[in-house]
Amino acid sequence: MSHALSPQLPTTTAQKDNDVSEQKGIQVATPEHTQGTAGNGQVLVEARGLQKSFGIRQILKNVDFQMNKGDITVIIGKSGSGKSTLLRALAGLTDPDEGEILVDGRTVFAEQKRTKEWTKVRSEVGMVFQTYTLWPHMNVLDNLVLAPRKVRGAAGSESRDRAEAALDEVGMKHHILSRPTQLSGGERQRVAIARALMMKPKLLLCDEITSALDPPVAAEVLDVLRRLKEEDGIAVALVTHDMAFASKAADRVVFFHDGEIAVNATPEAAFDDCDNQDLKKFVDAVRF
Ligand SMILES: Nc1ncnc2c1ncn2[C@@H]1O[C@H](COP(=O)(O)OP(=O)(O)OP(=O)(O)O)[C@@H](O)[C@H]1O
Repeated sequence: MSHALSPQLPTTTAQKDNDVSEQKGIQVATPEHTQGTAGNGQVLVEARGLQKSFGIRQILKNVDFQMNKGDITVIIGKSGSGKSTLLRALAGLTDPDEGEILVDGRTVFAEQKRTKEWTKVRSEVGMVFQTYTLWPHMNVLDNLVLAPRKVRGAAGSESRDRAEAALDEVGMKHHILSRPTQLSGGERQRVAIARALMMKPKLLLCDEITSALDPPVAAEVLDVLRRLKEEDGIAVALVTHDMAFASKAADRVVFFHDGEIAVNATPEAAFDDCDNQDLKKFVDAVRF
């Protein structure tokens, strides 16, 4: 898939942006576009009216977000715009101040707290970070089985079988006894993805996981994510600053601007055919 990444479109008002976007099939994120759709077999994650402040700074102002089952949703936006904060809220690592989060139609956050449903759903949500967060003194197998055995009390043989299966999914089974220090960046990232697969997630949240990788290695990681989506139906939310990677990876592109989601569209609509002036300026600024 290739996109021009250089839309040359005239300035329009915000209202006109919305009208034209709707004609072009671009979903501008408004409550009307996000409500009442969870649980219909399509939407996996739905967030409504998320707000989050750190001190006096409001980072998430009124975020309405949704992503579909089996989609790779790429989240873009200026540095500091709140992309990671959104992922962390979805992963249960940060609690919003206001708003609701639903996963697979189940309310996991509401009225300023995690619900009972979250305890059932949390294992379906995996997160992978740019820095891999693997223990350097442990081999790959021990890194993978650590949480299932120590935190969840999984049996040794069961967690080893699961680790082998997860490593197989990312093409890293032959490195099961290697230490992270013996692996390349791309291999470490694949191990980090395998670790997230240990709990058989439906949703994988990936925060700048290819930022430290060169384009061919980033492409290998993307192949892994595509396979997971196609073979296992896993939905992936991917934060990245790399627009070329974003346009290759995305089924949907979500653009964060000023604490809100300004655009939620197909990559074609977002990159080649979008009238949203903030997105256009952002893409032009990061294009090289
Ligand atoms: N735990 C925290 N305490 C205080 N401020 C925080 C905390 N987490 C995030 N922030 C601030 O919130 C803002 C948004 O951070 P966030 O990491 O979500 O942005 P981002 O869009 O992912 O940025 P980048 O692309 O640079 O990673 C930043 O200014 C950051 O310093």
